[in-house]
Amino acid sequence: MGCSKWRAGFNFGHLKAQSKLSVFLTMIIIFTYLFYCLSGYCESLPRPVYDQQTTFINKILGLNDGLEQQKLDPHKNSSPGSVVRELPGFDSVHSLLQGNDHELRPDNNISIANNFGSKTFPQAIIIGVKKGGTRALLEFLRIHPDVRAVGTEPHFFDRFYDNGLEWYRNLMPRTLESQITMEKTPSYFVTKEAPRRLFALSRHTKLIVVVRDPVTRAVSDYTQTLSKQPGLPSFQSLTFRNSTTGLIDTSWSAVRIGIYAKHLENWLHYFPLSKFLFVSGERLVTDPAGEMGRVQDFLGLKRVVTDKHFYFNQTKGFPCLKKPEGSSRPRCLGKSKGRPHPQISPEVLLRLREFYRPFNMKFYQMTGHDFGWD
Ligand SMILES: Nc1ncnc2c1ncn2[C@@H]1O[C@H](COP(=O)(O)OS(=O)(=O)O)[C@@H](OP(=O)(O)O)[C@H]1O
Repeated sequence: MGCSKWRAGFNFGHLKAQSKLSVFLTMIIIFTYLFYCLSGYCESLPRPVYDQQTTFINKILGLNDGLEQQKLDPHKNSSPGSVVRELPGFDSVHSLLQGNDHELRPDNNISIANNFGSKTFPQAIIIGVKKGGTRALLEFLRIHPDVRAVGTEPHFFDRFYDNGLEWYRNLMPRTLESQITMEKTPSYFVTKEAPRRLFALSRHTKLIVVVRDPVTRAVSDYTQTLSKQPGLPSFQSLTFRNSTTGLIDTSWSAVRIGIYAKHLENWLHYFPLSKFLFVSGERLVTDPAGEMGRVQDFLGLKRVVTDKHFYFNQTKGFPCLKKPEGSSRPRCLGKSKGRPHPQISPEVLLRLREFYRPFNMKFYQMTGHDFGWD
């Protein structure tokens, strides 16, 4: 009897310990779940792979702005860059740091803390032109607290249209009501289907075109291709269809892109001129604050980005961003922006200038703005 009493007491104690343990374990599970939710892992919408990847890398490195700084100036090899090298997915992050921004890559504009707001289609897009200064404009705009932009070129309205609208929207950073979403893909301006496709999505999108003297633009375009294909034929041989007659080869994209009037005509079938802002690529270099003032007005933003933000970097030969608060270094664009051009014979440049003149005049007339290229 005494023995069974003792056994019952023992079983009861055992049961009590078991239930305490299970309460304890349940609490651990609940706290872990809550912790993960608060860290943003419980979002119902799956985030794009590059977003998760960047978040992961940034979390490990404790980076956010640091990565941005490196992307803007890949010459500066600070130590976090060498840590990135050892992480999975380094290749894609590294190519972003090289300043070559033509493909879809991780977007370092997406803050790790930003689980607020929602992903919306862009209200404004920098649609062109290639080598016009589109990266500089986007990076300058990204300083504005009311602008959030995809750092990479989504190429939705030209290459990836079949991926569907949800794919496109998911690439966007989250924005609050007061903020605008932006992206830049310079090839949209010369893509025949782009205006029709964008119009089908929204006729209210504001369109920014950074234009640059088409002759310098063509040389800049050629320089970029040459940097990837060192065996490329000379600029001169690609420019002329027939060198004796001096007939220009308009099928060469470096030449064709500069016929701005023709591309604009295509866009004007869908969007009125009031939806466009034409930014001078030249003035973006000589007077970035002035050009940024026009852009901010056009976007309905407070003029936050001013001359206080810029300084002229003598070594680079271009304006750079002054160091942001809390950061140790000023920011210049990467080495693929503002690189030296090869010497081209003055006769070839003159012939090209003559070729573009009537198209430029037409473009000035259409936009009501003389860009002074002639
Ligand atoms: N602040 C600043 N820093 C560096 N570079 C600047 C800047 N502002 C404008 N630019 C000019 O931008 C040219 C590259 O244009 P994009 O960014 O539109 O090129 S791309 O189409 O995205 O490849 C690039 O062309 P290149 O000089 O031929 O390299 C620059 O002239």
